[in-house]
Amino acid sequence: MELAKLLAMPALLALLLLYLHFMRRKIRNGPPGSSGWPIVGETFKFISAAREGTLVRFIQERMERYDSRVFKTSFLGDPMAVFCGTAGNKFLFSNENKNVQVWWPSSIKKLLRSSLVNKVGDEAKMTRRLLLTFLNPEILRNFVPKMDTIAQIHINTHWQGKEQVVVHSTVQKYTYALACSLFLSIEDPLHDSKFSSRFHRFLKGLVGFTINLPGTRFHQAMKAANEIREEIKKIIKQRKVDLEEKRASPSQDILSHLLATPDSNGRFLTEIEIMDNILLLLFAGHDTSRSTLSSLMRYLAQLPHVYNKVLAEQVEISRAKGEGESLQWEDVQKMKYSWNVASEVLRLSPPVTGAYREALKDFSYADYTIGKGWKLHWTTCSSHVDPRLFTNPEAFDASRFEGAGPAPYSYVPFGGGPRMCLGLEFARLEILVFMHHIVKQFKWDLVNPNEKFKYDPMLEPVNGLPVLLHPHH
Ligand code: HEM
Repeated sequence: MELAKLLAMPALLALLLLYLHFMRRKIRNGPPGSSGWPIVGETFKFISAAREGTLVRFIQERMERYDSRVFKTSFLGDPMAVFCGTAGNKFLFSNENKNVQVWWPSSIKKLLRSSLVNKVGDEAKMTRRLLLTFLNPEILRNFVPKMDTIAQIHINTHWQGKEQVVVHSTVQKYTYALACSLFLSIEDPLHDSKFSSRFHRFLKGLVGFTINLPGTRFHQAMKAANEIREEIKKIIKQRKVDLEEKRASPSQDILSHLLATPDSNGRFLTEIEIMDNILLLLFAGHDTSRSTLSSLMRYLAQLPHVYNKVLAEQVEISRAKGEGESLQWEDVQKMKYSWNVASEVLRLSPPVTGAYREALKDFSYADYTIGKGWKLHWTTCSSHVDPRLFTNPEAFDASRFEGAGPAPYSYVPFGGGPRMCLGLEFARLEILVFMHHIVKQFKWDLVNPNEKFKYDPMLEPVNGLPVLLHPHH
């Protein structure tokens, strides 16, 4: 009897899910597309396209087959409209809190709990303002000398004297050390080796089904998130004492800032909110730039004329400085060509495939009706490789960013509108400071010149991108 019940349960569950799938409110005149299989929709096709490095094709095929402005799919159990091109980006970025609001798949919701990404409306505005009082250029400019020191220590420790380096795992040590230092004042190099495996497990379970059973990616990620939060909790406890006893300053890092500053309503974030936001910042603040630096190292190895121009710019900046003098914000402002190169890397190899919104009501878009509750997706690739927006889009051409730069809403590696990435300035500074030191000390060759990159869920080289180093003499 017990066995019969056990066998019947999955079948009943499947029937219930099928029923729910077909009873979903049908929208007349919705965008064309395919909902794929019941329940799972096109999730597996989407995830495997991302992991095989064919996501651009997945999106472009559907834009051609259905409609290049918007098409329907179904992802992680929800009907979803994918908004394409500049018009799609503009619509989603400028309709926050009107027709749409930010939304993330439930794996992200569960892992990042009460952090900013799961807040909407006024609560989100207040949390963003609070974080931006630390992450804005006026404050971050003071941290450039610190970033400079961290970059030099990193290169001396992990690159100097080596013939070969695996870029993706090595640059993580830099981006993570920087995030730990600026967000938590942790300077201990032993700390990051303990944390990197936890962040790896966390990242791998971030986008996918939320089946919390031992062995699943999501289960591993939940465990890792809890372990990281426990560590952050200990740091918060100690910091409270240090602030009380004036051993720590309220502006020394983002943790002190969050503990000491109320939002515009006079409310302080709770300890749980601080833990969740620090987890978000540590993850968003180091894995994205790590991906960018890995792609950058690949392009600089493949394109010697670009490498030479970056090197010339960086040497010129060094020449104007005294021996051993740290980089300052003003120096970073002079790295115009290097930033155009990094921007072109972010166009061709954006670390993030896009982000999500949810329809707050029924509305019309491009002659179709989008139903309330539908999930909406914008993607970096639908505009970044459009030949009408970027001539010869496959070619690496940093000059696209000279003058007025790309057309509005066509270049979106950081998203746009009121939910645009909060870390753009942080990322710009850390990428440029790293570029300054790495090109000045080395040239390098790719061990596997044809190594592929895949999204899992962020863009990464499939074999970690080993390079052969040639130090300048
Ligand atoms: C190259 C590096 C980076 C890229 C490409 C990137 C990209 C993105 C994208 C695409 C979004 C979603 C925007 C949207 O929903 O429209 C986002 C959100 C976010 N990013 Fe970044 N990011 C980068 C670096 C950083 C850094 C360094 C930090 C922290 C210091 C950071 C913190 C955040 C936060 C907190 C959000 C959520 C904003 C919100 O929900 O309102 N990011 N980022």
